[in-house]
Amino acid sequence: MGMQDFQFYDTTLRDGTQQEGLVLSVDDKLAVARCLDRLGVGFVEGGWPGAVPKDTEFFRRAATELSLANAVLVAFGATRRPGTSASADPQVRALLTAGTEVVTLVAKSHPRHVELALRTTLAENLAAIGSTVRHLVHAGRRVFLDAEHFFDGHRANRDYALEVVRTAAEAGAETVVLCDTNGGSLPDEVGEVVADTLRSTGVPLGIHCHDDCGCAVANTMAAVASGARHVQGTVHGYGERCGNANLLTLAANLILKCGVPALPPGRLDDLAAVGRAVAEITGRSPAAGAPYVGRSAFTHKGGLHASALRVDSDLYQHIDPADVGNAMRTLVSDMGGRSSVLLKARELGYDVATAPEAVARLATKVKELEHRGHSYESADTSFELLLREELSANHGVPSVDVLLRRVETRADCGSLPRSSASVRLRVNGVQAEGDGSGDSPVDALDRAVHQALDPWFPQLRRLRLAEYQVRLPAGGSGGRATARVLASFTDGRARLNTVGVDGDTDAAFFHALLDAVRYVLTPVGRPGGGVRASRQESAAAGH
Ligand SMILES: CC(=O)SCCNC(=O)CCNC(=O)[C@H](O)C(C)(C)COP(=O)(O)OP(=O)(O)OC[C@H]1O[C@@H](n2cnc3c(N)ncnc32)[C@H](O)[C@@H]1OP(=O)(O)O
Ligand SMILES: CC(=O)C(=O)O
Repeated sequence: MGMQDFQFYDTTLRDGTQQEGLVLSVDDKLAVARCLDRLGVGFVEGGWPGAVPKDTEFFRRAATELSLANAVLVAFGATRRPGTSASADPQVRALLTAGTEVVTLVAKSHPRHVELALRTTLAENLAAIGSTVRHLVHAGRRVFLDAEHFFDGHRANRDYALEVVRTAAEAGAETVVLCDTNGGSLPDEVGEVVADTLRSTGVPLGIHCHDDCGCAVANTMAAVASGARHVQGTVHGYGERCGNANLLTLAANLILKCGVPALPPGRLDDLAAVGRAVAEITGRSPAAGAPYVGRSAFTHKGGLHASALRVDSDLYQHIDPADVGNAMRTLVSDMGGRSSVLLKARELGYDVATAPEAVARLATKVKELEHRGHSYESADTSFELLLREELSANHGVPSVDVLLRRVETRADCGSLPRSSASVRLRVNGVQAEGDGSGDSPVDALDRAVHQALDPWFPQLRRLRLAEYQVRLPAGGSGGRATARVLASFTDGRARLNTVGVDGDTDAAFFHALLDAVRYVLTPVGRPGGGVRASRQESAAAGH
């Protein structure tokens, strides 16, 4: 099958924005359209001009501001209202004013919907479909017809559903897109209905699925297997209710698993980056476990997985992550063993092949610490300190003795609480004291540590707390109450992710902070144990 035989169609800017909480400005929509074009998507549905003022403006601005190399812009709208003519219907006129090469019309294909929602007769619905399509084609537009509720309609009244498809095609619609509007169908049924419709009408068919049964992608794949040659979806599966078929998943499935040219050659390795770019614009991150593009899509935690991956990455991965612009990661945790430690060390830039005893000791130590409430899978920096300590007695990680840590929070009547902290620390033989105050104990401790240490260790001035999370695991070994703080710092070049565990949040944060301090003070380029040359480069790659 060639590119010309297949239509890959995005409706993020229309159906995607029907998702609860997803609101895009016109500038956002223009930016998403550019991302989709960069990926090589064939058709980009921009919205419903004439119904949504923002979409009317989108098409007006797109005409001068959007220069698309691959994608054809599509305006979406409904068939003319019953009892009018297409030329007199203001919304149909707005579709022409949008000035796009392609128009997609939504039309009812289920008798119950025609009668109850459209409040007209079955014959008038067919007449509206025929006359609206003809009007647009006569005006020089390519027309796709979205047959709403098609699968439910086919079940309720097959003859009528098929008549809708024939009417649209006879009027000049290029493709009729069968919609599982309520998302209630399953793959077997979708496959059968698409095959039946194709056999009975001979009309080029498309597919548009919603995810209410969690089957939108599977239903779309079933439709393609039955002969659909036009596929609609949205980035990250954004869309009404439970969302639409995920366009990114579909692109990878179609190209890598079915040999269907959904995108031009060489574009698929931009998939993850485009997914991230669109998520930046929408402000809605995909799930970590999103297929192909999620942060965890090629991330391995189980020790036995890591052990096999050391031999051959195919053993626990269905594709090479690079094919979709993603990367393999390993997590260290109490569910890992020596292989997890070894792979993570390699990921951080350390060659530990010659230190099997250190690797084994560290695997055991991680299990023990995690049993006491630590968690290293999101704390690479703390893990790296453990690794360096195990690799060599002369590891260069500075010792930090805490001689005093005091925090107080006061909430005077009518004013916001203020915290103050005092610390006394001995770092590599230097004893230093500092005080700090802030909106929270964490803020106050952070300031106190900087006041104490920055004059002695100027490199610490770059260290900034970016964010932190508090977890209260059920209790460490011995049933003692435990707080775990995962903290993320920046040293101006890379993220430093650390973990601290103690009986209360302030103390746990303090440990996480001191790990970041020790890391920054650790000299780069350690001799012995195969320690890497550039700590910063490797930390940057890991985040
Ligand atoms: C399956 C889908 O996702 S289709 C796309 C859904 N997206 C949207 O609805 C977003 C844009 N929608 C809108 O801005 C508005 O709903 C409008 C402008 C389309 C209509 O607004 P209003 O005229 O105020 O009416 P309302 O929103 O209550 O919708 C009811 C009207 O739409 C008509 N209607 C419902 N479905 C359709 C359809 N598929 N084709 C044409 N008209 C339809 C109803 O018959 C009713 O018309 P009537 O008032 O003349 O009887
Ligand atoms: C057209 C459309 O969005 C649907 O039927 O779901």
